[in-house]
Amino acid sequence: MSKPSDQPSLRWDDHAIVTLDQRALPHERRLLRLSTVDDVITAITTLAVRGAPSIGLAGALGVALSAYAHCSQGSTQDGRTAVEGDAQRLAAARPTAVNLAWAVDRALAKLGDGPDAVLAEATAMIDEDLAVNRRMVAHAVQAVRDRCPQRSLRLLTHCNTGRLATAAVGTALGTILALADSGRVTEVLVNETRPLLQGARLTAWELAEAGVPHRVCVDSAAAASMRQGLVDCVIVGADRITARGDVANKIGTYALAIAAAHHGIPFIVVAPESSWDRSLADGRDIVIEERADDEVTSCGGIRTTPLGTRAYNPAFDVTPASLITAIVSEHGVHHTSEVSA
Ligand SMILES: CSC[C@@H](O)[C@@H](O)C(=O)COP(=O)(O)O
Repeated sequence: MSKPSDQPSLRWDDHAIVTLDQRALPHERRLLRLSTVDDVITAITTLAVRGAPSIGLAGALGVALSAYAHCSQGSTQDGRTAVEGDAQRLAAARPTAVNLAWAVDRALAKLGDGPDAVLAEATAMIDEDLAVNRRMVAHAVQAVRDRCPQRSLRLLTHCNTGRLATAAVGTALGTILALADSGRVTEVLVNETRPLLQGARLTAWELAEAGVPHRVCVDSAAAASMRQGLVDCVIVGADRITARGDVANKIGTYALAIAAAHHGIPFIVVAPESSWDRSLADGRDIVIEERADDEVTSCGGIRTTPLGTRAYNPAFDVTPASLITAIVSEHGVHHTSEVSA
């Protein structure tokens, strides 16, 4: 049966970052070698590397690449300024997931001790993410069991929150795989996650690899699936969580939470402490990334709309704390009523 994978999804190899190109999945298992800061920024903006924890780790390793490029002969003011500029560009590659700026800042803070120290911090963060995910998944499995005591669960998830989106194991999908491993999952409905199909391409790939029964669900059929009694619990990840527990996550998450609340279905968010941004209270203050029109107006390189049609293409939305049953991190379960301001 399934077992959350402990193989790191990205690693440092001789002055380069090596990772799977998530744009090529599920058709091709293509390895990417990122050896400059620009390579890392392109990989993050094109979603070759994606998922809040993964882009943070790539960003931190990107600071190490910059430190070796500009400070390997000793640290000059010009060298430090260049690395700081690269760190700023890395942190700005995608604005919504707080993990990116958090991880880049953490790596940059080691610059005074030289490039090796920056790299050591970035690689330590990969090991930490793995350990954090294991602890978080244990808490999240318990949170689901507490709310869904039946032996056999039908789960619904959105986007991809597995080992591809983290160092390893995953958050929401790690939880689903752990529940499946204990024989408790009858079926996972995987929202296809338009427009870039992270659910259909990546989550279905991870579930198939683990041998967990699943069907891809048309995004707009999720509410109907709940009404038909096909869903016992919704489990998703997060890109940024405010002090009062409002959650930014992949576009479509808010609609799922509304539908789950309407049908009395538990809605559980699984995300590490590094996804919390306690400087914000109201989720409406989270910057939401807007992506290119052509992600919506064409499919597989073929235009699906009349020439010149514009698109509304926010990559994320915000679910208010009041719609969330529980938020789970490596520290345990936060009931949204407990974290509300
Ligand atoms: C553990 S990943 C959590 C989130 O980052 C995930 O749910 C998500 O929304 C990813 O969006 P993406 O645009 O694919 O990077």
